[in-house]
Amino acid sequence: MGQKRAREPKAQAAEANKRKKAAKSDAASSDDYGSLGVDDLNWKEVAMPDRMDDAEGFFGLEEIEGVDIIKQNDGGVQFKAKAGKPTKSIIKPPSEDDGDEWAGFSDEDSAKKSPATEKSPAATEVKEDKKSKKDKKKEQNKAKKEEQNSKEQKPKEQKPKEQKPKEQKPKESKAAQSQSIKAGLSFAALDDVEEDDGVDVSAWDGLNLSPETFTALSKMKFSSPSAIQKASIPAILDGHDVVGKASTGSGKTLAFSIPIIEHYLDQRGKQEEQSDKSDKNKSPIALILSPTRELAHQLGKHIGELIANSPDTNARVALITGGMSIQKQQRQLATADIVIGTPGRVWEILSTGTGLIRKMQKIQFLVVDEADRLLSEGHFKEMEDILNALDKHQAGDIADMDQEEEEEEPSNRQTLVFSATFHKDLQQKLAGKSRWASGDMLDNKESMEYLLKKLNFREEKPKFIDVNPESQMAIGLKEGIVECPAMEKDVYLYSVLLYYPKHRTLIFTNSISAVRRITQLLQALQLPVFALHSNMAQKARLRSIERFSSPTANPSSILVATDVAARGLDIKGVNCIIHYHVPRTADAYVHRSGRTARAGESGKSILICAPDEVVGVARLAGKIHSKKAKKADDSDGPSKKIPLESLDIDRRVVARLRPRMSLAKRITDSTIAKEKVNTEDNWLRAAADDLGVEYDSDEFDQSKGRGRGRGGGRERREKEASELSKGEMAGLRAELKQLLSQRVNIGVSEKYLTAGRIDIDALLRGEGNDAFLGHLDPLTF
Ligand SMILES: Nc1ncnc2c1ncn2[C@@H]1O[C@H](COP(=O)(O)OP(=O)(O)OP(=O)(O)O)[C@@H](O)[C@H]1O
Repeated sequence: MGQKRAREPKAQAAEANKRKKAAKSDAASSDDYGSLGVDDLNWKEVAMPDRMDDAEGFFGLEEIEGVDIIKQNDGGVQFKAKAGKPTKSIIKPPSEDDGDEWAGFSDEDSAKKSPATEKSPAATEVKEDKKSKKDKKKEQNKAKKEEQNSKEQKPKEQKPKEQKPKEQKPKESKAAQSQSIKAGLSFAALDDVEEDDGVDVSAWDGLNLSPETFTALSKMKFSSPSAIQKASIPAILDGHDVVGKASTGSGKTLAFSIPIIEHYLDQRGKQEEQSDKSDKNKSPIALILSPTRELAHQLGKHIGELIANSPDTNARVALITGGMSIQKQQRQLATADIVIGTPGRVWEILSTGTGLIRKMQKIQFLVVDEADRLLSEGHFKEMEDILNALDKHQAGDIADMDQEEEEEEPSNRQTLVFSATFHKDLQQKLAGKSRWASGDMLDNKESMEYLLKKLNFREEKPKFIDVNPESQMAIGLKEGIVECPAMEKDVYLYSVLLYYPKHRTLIFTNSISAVRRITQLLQALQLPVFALHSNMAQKARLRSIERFSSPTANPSSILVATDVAARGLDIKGVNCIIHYHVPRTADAYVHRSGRTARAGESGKSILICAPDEVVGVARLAGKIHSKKAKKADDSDGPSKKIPLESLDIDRRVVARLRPRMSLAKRITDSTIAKEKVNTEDNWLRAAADDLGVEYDSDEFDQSKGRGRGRGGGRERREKEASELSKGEMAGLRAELKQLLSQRVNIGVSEKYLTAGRIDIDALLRGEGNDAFLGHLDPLTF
């Protein structure tokens, strides 16, 4: 028998949903009980004919088939699947969640969903009591927001070039508003303090934030805004384009994300209505571009946390980076509120011509994170394509794009450009202090200037906010330098690592091959080390970061990386950065070093420097510390000193570590050489097969040996290394293992030990630096 009922009015939908969710678990076992409640059933809306003169009373009718009614003793009714039909066929399915949202750094989907994902509809089966509190809070917040909204007008609706900034809110309305926020906060925060142990966030009061954001900040324990947040958030909320410069780790992500979420909350009613109708009609509010995949993932995680901690905020984040399934990302993008991605993949997806460009043209915010990098290297073509697509006149697909070189109109969106470093030229242009080059932009293609134009700010001059013009480096950062012979970098690196046990350390090199070699070398020395470079598969990259950064990871974990990890990565508890190779640019030094001493913490950055690198280091440090150096020069007379602290590694340590290092190097060189020979061999064999000739590796090696050019010595060494037998390798490993099983003795004789002049108990308790035996002065750094 088919059953019909009147559809719940919208106001009751939330309550009904709640009941449905609670009923879900019962429903799962309903085969045992045999009966279901009205809200457990999979009601279908009754379709109305297009032409029906008087449909009143019929709209909203719902029906279900395959159901029998069971009358209860109390007069109520229950429902049951008709005989022969599975109960499953009549139960309302769980809310839709395709599980596409980003699930954190983990490769496994199930256990470790990201906060953003946890907020997805299917995952919102929260406890009843929490939910009802949230409903109450939502109503309070909504009323508050409506009150606020009636007092202020967002500027984003109208924007001729000169106009811009949102009409300043009248003073008294701001005060009234802040009072109303506090009133809202007093309810919301009270609830959450009980549940979530939040912190006092009154220091954020002047920033015109919603009660939802206050709650999120409280839960995230961000008691006060950082300088860049304090300066940028009001400017962005007022509708300005913003160029923000602040040191590494100073909270730039939230400086642009909070206003985006505020905008989302403002628009929520509308968004929810849209998604009720169809996700197809939904367009994202923000596109955030990042130079690396890891940074994009991290941005997703950070924003996801903000969303997850913000009551009743279900903004969807789509992560669009290479190395992941393109189809999945396409689906995510279609329903996203916030899109975060790397330019290459974002363009790859937009250019599929499935109407996504049209959606992206409606974004309210374009964020260019690590802007100096995105605008000046590597990503040029994709950035150009994306920016062209965002502003092209007729909505259409890619085919229209070539005719798009006409004068562009100012965009409706806000453009937010952030970095810790802007080269002087870029900075001046962004700040509107230097003129754009005249002439046809087409002649000027391929230049950063061309891209800057393409950013198409809505304002003539974006607001340039530089919160630390004096120094680019984080306040808690100490910078040191270890000078050593060129051929001894490995042993000095190892020494520094042993000097700082229980330090989570990030080692930067300038090449992928160096990452591979150093990782293997440190592995051979039994250190907990992971690698990160751009030739690794995406999953392996994320796995390395996760293993290195996990709170449960070994506190002495080491990550060896190229500059792919230099920008933006926010890994808690990184204590030490080691530059194994001197960075190629001053900006790279700033960003690498910025992986430590973040969010007000302290940290160390140490350059390992060979004699022929000293000049380069001096130049680099001079650029970064020009103001500091100038001040010192003014007071102390001319100084050519590198403004980094020189660290003296005890020579005894280096001497005692050499035997270990030499064994580890032989093992590593041999492993790498064997891998190389195998790869070469396979390649040559395949090439010979293609040519239909016999391949004889010995003959080939002999012919190679005849050359006397440069690199012959290296080839010979590689060949020798690759020829170490399994037995020889095992012998080397055993010898190294034996050395590693002992502490490095830096001057304690047996006589000394037995004479009781050493605290054996303390040693056994593992106090002090347990890598060494004997007294070692710690590095005063
Ligand atoms: N107001 C705040 N109070 C305390 N911690 C904060 C605050 N805002 C952000 N943080 C934390 O500071 C850390 C650094 O933030 P974020 O990654 O945004 O820095 P950043 O300025 O973008 O750095 P980078 O230039 O290296 O990309 C993060 O762990 C973040 O959670």
